[in-house]
Amino acid sequence: MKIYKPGALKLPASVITIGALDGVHKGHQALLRKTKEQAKKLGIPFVIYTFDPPPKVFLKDCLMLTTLDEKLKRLKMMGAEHVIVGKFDEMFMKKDVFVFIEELKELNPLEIWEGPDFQFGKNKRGNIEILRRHFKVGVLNPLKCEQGKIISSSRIRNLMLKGENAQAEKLLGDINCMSGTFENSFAI
Ligand SMILES: Cc1cc2nc3c(=O)[nH]c(=O)nc-3n(C[C@H](O)[C@H](O)[C@H](O)COP(=O)(O)O)c2cc1C
Ligand SMILES: Nc1ncnc2c1ncn2[C@@H]1O[C@H](COP(=O)(O)OP(=O)(O)OP(=O)(O)O)[C@@H](O)[C@H]1O
Repeated sequence: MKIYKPGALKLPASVITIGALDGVHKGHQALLRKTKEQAKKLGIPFVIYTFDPPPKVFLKDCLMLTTLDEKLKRLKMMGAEHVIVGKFDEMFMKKDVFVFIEELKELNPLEIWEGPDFQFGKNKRGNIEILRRHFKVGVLNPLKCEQGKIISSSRIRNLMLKGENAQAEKLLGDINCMSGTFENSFAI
């Protein structure tokens, strides 16, 4: 797995997903599996664009579920090939939607996969509809838990804050058992 700063990776074709991915929970895992599957079908690289720290941790001081190191380990176990890590700070968050879209164009994504609520760019002005003006965007139905509630990093943070660690762990999921891509070492 290779790690890049924004702008450092240029590809003739790719399938990508973008997100904070804090925790790399079961919902994220479903999204990553779909993105990876599409990349494999097309025979082109699978790229993940993530942020560190997660925007909600930077902006709202939320509990961070996984450090960058832990997140990268989990992404590696999910079979990530190329991971772009954007340092999320005052400067990064002021990046306009269309500047970010131009940056994505350097990856020549044939497909981008996200959940329906994905937002990006300065003041969160970018969404799936805007992304679709430039790229083919696949939207995955959000994965729900057994009780029918959508799995999210926020929900897991709340469970942890309430001391409901077993349920939080359940929603985070054990990637080793689930992905079947545990053949490699943890080294990044
Ligand atoms: C270039 C860029 C600028 C962003 N600027 C803001 C911002 O001004 N305010 C904000 O709350 N989030 C901002 N974000 C974070 C997004 O709202 C969102 O958290 C991020 O794209 C990850 O998506 P996810 O939360 O669905 O994982 C920005 C994201 C990107 C890529
Ligand atoms: N349960 C889920 N099923 C499928 N995709 C998901 C799920 N949860 C998040 N995603 C998608 O993963 C990408 C990254 O989302 P993000 O990192 O914001 O996760 P989140 O769990 O919604 O976080 P938060 O609760 O902090 O907003 C987005 O495209 C989002 O729609």
